[in-house]
Amino acid sequence: MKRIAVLTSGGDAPGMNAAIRAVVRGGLEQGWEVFGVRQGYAGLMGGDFVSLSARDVGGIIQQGGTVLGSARAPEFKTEEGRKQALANLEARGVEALVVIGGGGSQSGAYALSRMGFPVVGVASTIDNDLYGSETTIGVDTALNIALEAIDRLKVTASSHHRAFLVEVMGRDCGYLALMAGIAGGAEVIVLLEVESDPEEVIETLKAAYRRGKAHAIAVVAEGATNNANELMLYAQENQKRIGFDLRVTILGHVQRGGMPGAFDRLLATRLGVGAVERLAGGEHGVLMGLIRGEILATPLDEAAGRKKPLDLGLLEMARVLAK
Ligand SMILES: Nc1ncnc2c1ncn2[C@@H]1O[C@H](COP(=O)(O)OP(=O)(O)O)[C@@H](O)[C@H]1O
Ligand SMILES: O=P(O)(O)OC[C@H]1O[C@](O)(COP(=O)(O)O)[C@@H](O)[C@@H]1O
Ligand SMILES: [Mg+2]
Repeated sequence: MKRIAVLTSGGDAPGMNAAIRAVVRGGLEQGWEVFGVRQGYAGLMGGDFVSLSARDVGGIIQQGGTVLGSARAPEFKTEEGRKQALANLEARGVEALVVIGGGGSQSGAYALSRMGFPVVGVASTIDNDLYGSETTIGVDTALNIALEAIDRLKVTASSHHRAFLVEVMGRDCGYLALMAGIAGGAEVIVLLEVESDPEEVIETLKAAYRRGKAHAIAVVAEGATNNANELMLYAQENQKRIGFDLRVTILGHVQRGGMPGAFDRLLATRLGVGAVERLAGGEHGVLMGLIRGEILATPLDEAAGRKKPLDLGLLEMARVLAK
């Protein structure tokens, strides 16, 4: 009987549990034994494995986070760390590994596969920065959480004639900020992919006040050169009068901790099953992702370390609509 292992790595993303469940039950269907590895690559190096049954992954499809735990494990970037991981896999007779995670995790998966171990990646990060999948597990849920926050902020902003600088997660990718800004009807969107001028941000908010708006929202990507706190500081230090009173809200990890919505549960389930199918067909060294509605595999040597570009045409569209 073949043995495989599955782990979740990097920042947790809503839907990871649905992917774990799909890998476990899909693997059992093949007649394999499936191990879960706790705390990502840290558990892989530390030998923290647990055999999973169909019942063990019952009742988790609707849960946010990851029941296996996740970690950032810098030692896995070293050859010694990965050799330790390989030794642990071999000691348990594990023949293949499924890595559910984002860009860094898939670089780790690629590094392991180059050492000769069969690995299949599953695209999972709220940041949506991963090449090889048009969207990744967790993005839709995180985006909806950001939107709910923006909608609520608009209510209180309108009551007080305030402008809000809302900082949205995404590390060095502005995808969530861009989409939250468009769907939330923001007056300003500040990304890291486009150089921003604090003066211009303030002027745009001021212009919204002059047009008679009851509130204004600037959605700011966490990785932007001028993040929300810096923009606030600029406005205060330069004694900028916007008309609106200015406030800052940083959404942070709140965005990551939601219950996965239907889209993420379905995507994660399809990607997890897809990973098992590829392994069953003898394929590995690939990343499972969503491409034009289909679950497809991209070689890890193409996907790992490569950032997906942002459609900046959408930023111009948002600017035109912010009247
Ligand atoms: N170049 C790399 N080589 C090997 N392992 C890596 C590499 N980059 C990242 N990793 C591993 O993947 C983990 C998760 O990466 P990180 O970038 O933090 O999150 P994500 O996978 O969600 O983007 C890291 O803590 C490390 O263990
Ligand atoms: O949870 P941490 O370690 O504070 O890291 C925060 C980072 O994790 C994320 O939430 C998710 O990033 P990854 O998917 O790359 O792990 C980023 O948006 C954010 O910059
Ligand atoms: Mg990442």
